[in-house]
Amino acid sequence: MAEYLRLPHSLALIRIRNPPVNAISPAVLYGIKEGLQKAVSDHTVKAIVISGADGKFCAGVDIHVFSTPWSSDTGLGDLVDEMQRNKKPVVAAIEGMALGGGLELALGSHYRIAHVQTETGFPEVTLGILPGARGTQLLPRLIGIPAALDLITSGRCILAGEAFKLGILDKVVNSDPLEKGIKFARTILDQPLECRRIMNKTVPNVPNMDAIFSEVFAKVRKQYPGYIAPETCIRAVQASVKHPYEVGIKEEKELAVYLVESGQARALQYAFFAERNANKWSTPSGVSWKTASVRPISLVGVLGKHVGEFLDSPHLHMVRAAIYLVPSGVKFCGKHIAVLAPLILIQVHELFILCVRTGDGNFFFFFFVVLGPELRTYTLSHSTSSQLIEMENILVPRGWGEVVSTFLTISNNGTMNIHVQVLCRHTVFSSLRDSIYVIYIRNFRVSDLAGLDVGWKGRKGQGLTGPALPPGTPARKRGNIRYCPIPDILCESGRFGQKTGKGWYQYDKPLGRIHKPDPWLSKFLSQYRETYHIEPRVISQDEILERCLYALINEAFRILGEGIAASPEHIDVIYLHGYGWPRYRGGPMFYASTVGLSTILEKLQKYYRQNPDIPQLEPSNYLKKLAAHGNPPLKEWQRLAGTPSSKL
Ligand SMILES: CCCCCCC[C@H](O)CC(=O)SCCNC(=O)CCNC(=O)[C@H](O)C(C)(C)COP(=O)([O-])OP(=O)([O-])OC[C@H]1O[C@@H](n2cnc3c(N)ncnc32)[C@H](O)[C@@H]1OP(=O)([O-])[O-]
Repeated sequence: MAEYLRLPHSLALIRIRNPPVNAISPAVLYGIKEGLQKAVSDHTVKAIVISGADGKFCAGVDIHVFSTPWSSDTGLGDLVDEMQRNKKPVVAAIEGMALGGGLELALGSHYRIAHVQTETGFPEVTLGILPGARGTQLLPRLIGIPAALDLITSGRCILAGEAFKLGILDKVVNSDPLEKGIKFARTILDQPLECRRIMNKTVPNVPNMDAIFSEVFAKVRKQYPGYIAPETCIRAVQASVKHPYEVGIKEEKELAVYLVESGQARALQYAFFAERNANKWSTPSGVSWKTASVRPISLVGVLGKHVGEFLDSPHLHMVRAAIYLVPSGVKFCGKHIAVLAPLILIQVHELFILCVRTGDGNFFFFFFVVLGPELRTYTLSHSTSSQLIEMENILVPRGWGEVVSTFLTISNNGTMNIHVQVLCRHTVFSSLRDSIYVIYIRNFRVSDLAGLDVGWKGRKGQGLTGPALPPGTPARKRGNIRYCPIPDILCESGRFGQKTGKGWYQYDKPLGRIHKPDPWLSKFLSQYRETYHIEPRVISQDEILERCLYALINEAFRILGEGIAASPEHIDVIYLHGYGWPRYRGGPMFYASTVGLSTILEKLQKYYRQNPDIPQLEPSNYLKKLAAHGNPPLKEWQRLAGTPSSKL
């Protein structure tokens, strides 16, 4: 939907209208094209203004269409060219946002006027695709290769001021951009347009062009390992340098089709919508993210190993800023809400816990991870303050904050059980190192960071180890269940993790942060195998991955089946933000849907037959119910398997 309005002073207005964000659907595209044709054929129209309704220019192509056949030939690129070639000037009056395809429409216009608060950018890379409607060919011609590469490969959105400085916008205004755009259009009715057509420009030449591309390739490989879109974006931009426009746009299209059809694009677009769905939580009792009430903060405390040092650092100011904002912005609600603690263990520098008491005497615990110069804030339980501090909210029942440790335990058990059987510990890690499985390696580092003695104390309390263990209990069995005593043995040897300078890894010093594999552990494992007559064997990479991963997926199905998680999307968002699950794999539930539920079920049945003392491998009833339907789409799971009584 795009409206066409004839304005006084020989002008026509095309206004995009597709709430909530004026995304480009087939109907919108058709409407713009039709408006353009009307304006062209009306000889009384001398200039055209294009804008968006309700203060939003356009957030790009409707992401839903990438799962439809329309995506391979949207026609948006042709429209952008048609606008550029138009004999009547087109002025884009931009407000709110011009993102992705929205920015491409703006680049197709001959002039761009935007409100100072407008955000522009090409976020396509974050959706696993590229600006495939001429964006990769026009932006470098307009602002040069280095700046275009930066925006296109990062997906970074920038405010109008920066876009103006880069040369993307012609004018930035403080008042209504539509009014200004109309006024401006009246002044350029007879101006020549040739120099305003970006397609006619050549890409500004810079010395060392090859070196610039090599550097950016190296940078994105390091920054986004495993992701295919950033490198493909660079290739598309390279085409703007290597080829004339007509050839460049063909290469852009080929690369765009390759990405649109990739599994990574599907996963990343799924993650985009999953996050938005998960944030709109509600409970069966009727409490929801919209109706939750605000609670004032009465007390703030910080707990952590280096809190003394930390208090002087700039991070604390960020913490304070967040906390001080809480009373006016945050919504806490009732007894139900918990946000799960994400742990992202790449270059973790510090962990600490912040405790907040609200005016009504409730406590909320925030779990902070400091990543180099960045501060990330995560909540362990009982709050929705994430809205304030840009976290994801996941609704889980009270007391379910331990989901973090449940998932961690399952991941660790899976890896440890395999660990002891393989000849070389390196095999496990090199198998797990690939993409998704890196989370398993992180689990060991998380345990070292948190302190192995924490879990040890818990196990002693449960009578699984220590003095309360009944005499004669076999070392590797607790009842009928296989037990791995290795973490207990590490603690008995004083290996508590990072704090003692050794745990699963060895560190440069006690409390040190530089870790490396410890030969002690390999030696220990071979002695352990000898002691317990464990025959080392070659375990295939597939088996390692399947046993680790499918046990975890199985647990996620159990949680769904017990009504603990509201939907598969909620579980995936927990994994994306809580465990560093690679976004381009969508999360464990999405991943399961791509592998096929019956495949997962069959593999679990096989591994459970071989290891009947590992309960995590026993397929959950919910998975069995779903697999009986073949491989239904994830959106259908809860309808097909029945909605369990909610624990939320
Ligand atoms: C041969 C191949 C050719 C390829 C051609 C490629 C062409 C082009 O380059 C590709 C694109 O444009 S790709 C696109 C590039 N553009 C992007 O990547 C922009 C993605 N969007 C954003 O970054 C943010 O949503 C905004 C900053 C727009 C608003 O943020 P905010 O104020 O915090 O609000 P919010 O909560 O986030 O969203 C509100 C509602 O809007 C919904 N929705 C939003 N965008 C949508 C879209 N494009 N679509 C559909 N829906 C979209 C969102 O789901 C939500 O719906 P709900 O039902 O209420 O839950």
